[in-house]
Amino acid sequence: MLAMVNDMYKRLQESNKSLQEYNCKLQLDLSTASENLKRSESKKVAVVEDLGNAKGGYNSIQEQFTSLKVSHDEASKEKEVLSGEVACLRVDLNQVRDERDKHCTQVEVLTDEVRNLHVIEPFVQAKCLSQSEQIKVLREKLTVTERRLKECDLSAMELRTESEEQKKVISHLQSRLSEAEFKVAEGEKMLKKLHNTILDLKGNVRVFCRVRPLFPKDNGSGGKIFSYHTSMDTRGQGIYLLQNGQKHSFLFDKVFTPEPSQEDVFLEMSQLVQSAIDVCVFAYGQTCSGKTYTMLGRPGYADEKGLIPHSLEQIFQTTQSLKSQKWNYEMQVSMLENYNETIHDLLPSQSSTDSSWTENSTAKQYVIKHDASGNPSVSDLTVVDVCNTKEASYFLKHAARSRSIGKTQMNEESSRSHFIFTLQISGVNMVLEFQVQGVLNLIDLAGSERLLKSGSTGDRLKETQSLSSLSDVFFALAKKEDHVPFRNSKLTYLLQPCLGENAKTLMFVNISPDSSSVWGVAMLT
Ligand SMILES: Nc1ncnc2c1ncn2[C@@H]1O[C@H](COP(=O)(O)OP(=O)(O)OP(=O)(O)O)[C@@H](O)[C@H]1O
Repeated sequence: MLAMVNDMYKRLQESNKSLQEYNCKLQLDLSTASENLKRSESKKVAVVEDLGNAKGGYNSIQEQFTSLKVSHDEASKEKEVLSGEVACLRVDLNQVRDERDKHCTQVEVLTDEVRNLHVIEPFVQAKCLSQSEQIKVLREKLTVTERRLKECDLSAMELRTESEEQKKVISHLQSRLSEAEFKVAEGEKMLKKLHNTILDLKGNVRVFCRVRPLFPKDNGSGGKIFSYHTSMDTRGQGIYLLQNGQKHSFLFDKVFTPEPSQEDVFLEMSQLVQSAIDVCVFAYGQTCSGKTYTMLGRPGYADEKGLIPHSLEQIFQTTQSLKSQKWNYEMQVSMLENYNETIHDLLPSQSSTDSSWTENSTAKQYVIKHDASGNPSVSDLTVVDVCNTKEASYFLKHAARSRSIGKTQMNEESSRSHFIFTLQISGVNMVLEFQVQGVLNLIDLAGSERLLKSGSTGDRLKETQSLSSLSDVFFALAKKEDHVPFRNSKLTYLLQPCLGENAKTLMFVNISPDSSSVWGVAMLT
């Protein structure tokens, strides 16, 4: 458009120039014409007309020139505006170029990325494939799990219902169980009462006779020194002693021939152990008649256990089984030896772990005391808590060892001392709010041959004192005398509550079948 305007402008200048040239020519022509006017008046009118026409043409050209000048101004203005727009467009163009550059850079980066993506595409595809398969598997699992969950929900609901029903049944059963437990406990009490009543009917003091087997080493002159009762009334309860051609009859609550086992013998006294009252079991007899065998058994032979280990086993088994009926028992054991009216502790004292018979005997003076209720205790005597047969057996072995050390050190003949094993039992039933207490004394007495030596003095007198005091106590009790001489020996003083009316006493009279022992058996008369 600018070119067009320029072109027009040029053409206008050229027109102006040609007009000026034309005007000069006309002037020439005019002078020629004036000259000619003179020459030709006729041609004057035509020239004037031509001049008028030329003037009209000049005016129209002037008008055209003015309008062209206006157009030129407008075009200039328009050019300025357009120049401004062009400058703006240039700025815009630069911005567009910058952006294009930026985009180009981004495109390059993206191209690189796309190239990289192309490289990893197979791996990604493989991964995607495996993940799709995993997803498929997981979906299948999910479906299975959901199905199972639904089933579980259903069975859980069923179980909940069932468990609620069972809870009701259990609570019903529990109330019935506690009723039953109460009845059982009541029954137990009743049973114990009945049991004690039976024992009462059997008598407070019972005497069993036990004859030991004849051993090859027995050196009597031979011959039978006794025979057993055979009549219906007294069979199993009586023996005849044959002495100097005479036949003396003795009746006991029970006679054990050499055949019955240790177990059989224990069964006969097991009821006493069960009764949980104060009980005294003595083994009486001359030396080598089987007292220790009856009480302790043969060491190391499990099937020849004596009354003490058997009793412990039974007591611990019973207390264990009674736990289900809410009975809780505590046991304490003490063991002592009474030699010449002197007490020796056979258990390790609290301060020493390996005490022996002599240590205790020299260090301590054991005094028997009775509390307000008449329960005896020996000052300084070791009393240990035992929870099971194993613990009790351990202390029993310790006592046996202490006793044998004592015998060696005192150069003691066998059977000169009494061995007293004491088990204190206390039981509580929290449900019945009931408690029981009992003391089980198992005593291996000194040999009864000492009793024969009448008129003894000093130590010998002491040796016989406790055994004769024991027989005095039995006589007084049997005759129901007002005064029972418990205080005459340490043995009877210590065992006083267990020899009284509310206690049970069982005496094993051990007999040796050896004919040389006939004098000892004769003492029974
Ligand atoms: N019923 C029996 N069966 C088998 N052996 C027995 C029986 N009674 C005792 N004996 C054995 O006889 C021997 C003597 O028994 P035991 O030591 O018990 O007699 P004791 O009366 O205690 O003697 P002491 O008073 O001298 O200690 C022991 O070897 C023992 O094992």
